[in-house]
Amino acid sequence: MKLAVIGTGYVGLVSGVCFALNGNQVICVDKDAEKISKLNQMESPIYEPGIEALIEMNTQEGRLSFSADLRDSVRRSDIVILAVGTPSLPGGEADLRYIEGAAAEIGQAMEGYKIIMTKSTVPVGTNEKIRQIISTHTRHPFDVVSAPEFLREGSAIQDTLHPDRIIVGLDNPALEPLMRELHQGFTDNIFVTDIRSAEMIKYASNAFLATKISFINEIANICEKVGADVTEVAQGMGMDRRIGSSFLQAGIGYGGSCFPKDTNALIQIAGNVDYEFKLLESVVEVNKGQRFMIISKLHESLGSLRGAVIGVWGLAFKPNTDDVREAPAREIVEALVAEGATVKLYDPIAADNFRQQYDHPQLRWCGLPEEAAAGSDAICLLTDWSVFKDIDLHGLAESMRRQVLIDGRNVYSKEQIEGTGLEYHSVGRPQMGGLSGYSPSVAGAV
Ligand SMILES: NC(=O)C1=CN([C@@H]2O[C@H](COP(=O)(O)OP(=O)(O)OC[C@H]3O[C@@H](n4cnc5c(N)ncnc54)[C@H](O)[C@@H]3O)[C@@H](O)[C@H]2O)C=CC1
Ligand SMILES: O=C(O)[C@H]1O[C@H](OP(=O)(O)OP(=O)(O)OC[C@H]2O[C@@H](n3ccc(=O)[nH]c3=O)[C@H](O)[C@@H]2O)[C@H](O)[C@@H](O)[C@@H]1O
Repeated sequence: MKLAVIGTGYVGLVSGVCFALNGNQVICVDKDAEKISKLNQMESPIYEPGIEALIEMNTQEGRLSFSADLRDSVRRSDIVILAVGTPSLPGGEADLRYIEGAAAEIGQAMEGYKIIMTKSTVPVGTNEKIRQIISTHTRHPFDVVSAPEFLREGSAIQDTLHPDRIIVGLDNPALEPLMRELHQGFTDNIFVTDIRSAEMIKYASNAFLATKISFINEIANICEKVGADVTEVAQGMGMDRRIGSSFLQAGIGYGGSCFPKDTNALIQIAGNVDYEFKLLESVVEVNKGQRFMIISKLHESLGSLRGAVIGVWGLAFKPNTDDVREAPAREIVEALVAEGATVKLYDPIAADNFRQQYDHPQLRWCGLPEEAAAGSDAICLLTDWSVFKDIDLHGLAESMRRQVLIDGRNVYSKEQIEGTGLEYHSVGRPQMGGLSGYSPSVAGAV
């Protein structure tokens, strides 16, 4: 099939590459000419493990090309996939300006029948709006399909090639065989539904995953006070198939370009129909507070942070990405600066992106994790990059001014900490090496 994918962010580029890999003829389109020029030189504008090799292979084999010309790309395609951004407006609602702009351009470009398939995350009713916009610009027939995307950054290719399910929302049943054929080879688990339900499935899924994270973070906070270990609790809970073991990793809370945006948008979607989504409001609230647990733990160990030197390991919102959008690290670093600390920062990939968004004379940029630790009063681990797991913690303690390690992602085991001389705080686990986070007086009162 001939496809034009509009937008070369994570979703557009990864799905374009994977559809090409599946034997389709794909043009990835972006209005950002710099991105297209990079792509034409086989350079990816996003950091995603494995993407550049696939771009090169598919391009060389003639199935994939890149263009800044939406009109021409639409005309040469049967299916047009919308994968443009839907960022948050200040009030939390989804900003649909890119969707609306692209829909108008598609309508103007059409010279015959097209299927318009929306992969962007859009509020319920948006595909109907897309239909209206396109029909004001063309008399040619077209169909609209909602096919929300569920990939995760960092494992986007695997997620696309082997998804748990594919959701297809349509109102023309005649399209079902074609949609099954298009996704053939990814999975047979294709759930066909109406367009509004498909749009809601995407928001409900992200909101549910965010709820699991805030839930386990609250359990972690209670575990600390009663002397339980949240990693054991999560493992035990996850053995129940009704609960499932994923998304129960306690830490400093969720970030990224999607969970914060989509939870806020769903609260707004509910609000627009006079429904207060109290549960999701709490999920967001818990998440906002969870990152500051790092600062509280620093105060417990060091007292005032004025004049302190704090090493920060990890700035990306999660490992294997250079994305710092809504990364919890941002507010943590800002709080450290506001309290008068000097902050030594290290991230294997995301430091440049972070620095472009936030820099300050109290920040020191480091090329190695050991450099960020040397002379520090404490290290705060904020992203669970695998490089941190293998660090020699014995050598590290010796290089520090005070030996405090705050592990915001529960990366280290008791065995790794024992004998290092580090005072180790993690999230929702009994403290190891140094003071105990478990207070018998509180436990006794339970
Ligand atoms: N980032 C992720 O991991 C996931 C994102 N999503 C959703 O997918 C959508 C896209 O997200 P990202 O890929 O992160 O987007 P992004 O914001 O990184 O990239 C969107 C691209 O679309 C281009 N664009 C905008 N209007 C255009 C137009 N009229 N013509 C041509 N190009 C145009 C922009 O220049 C930009 O390069 C959002 O709705 C997001 O919520 C869904 C699942 C995963
Ligand atoms: O709509 C989207 O854009 C995507 O949002 C998330 O994907 P992503 O944001 O790439 O990353 P996740 O792996 O879900 O992690 C999100 C955040 O939650 C945090 N997290 C995740 C899991 C966990 O157990 N605990 C936890 O704190 C991560 O550190 C990260 O900050 C969803 O997992 C995807 O299915 C969805 O397509």
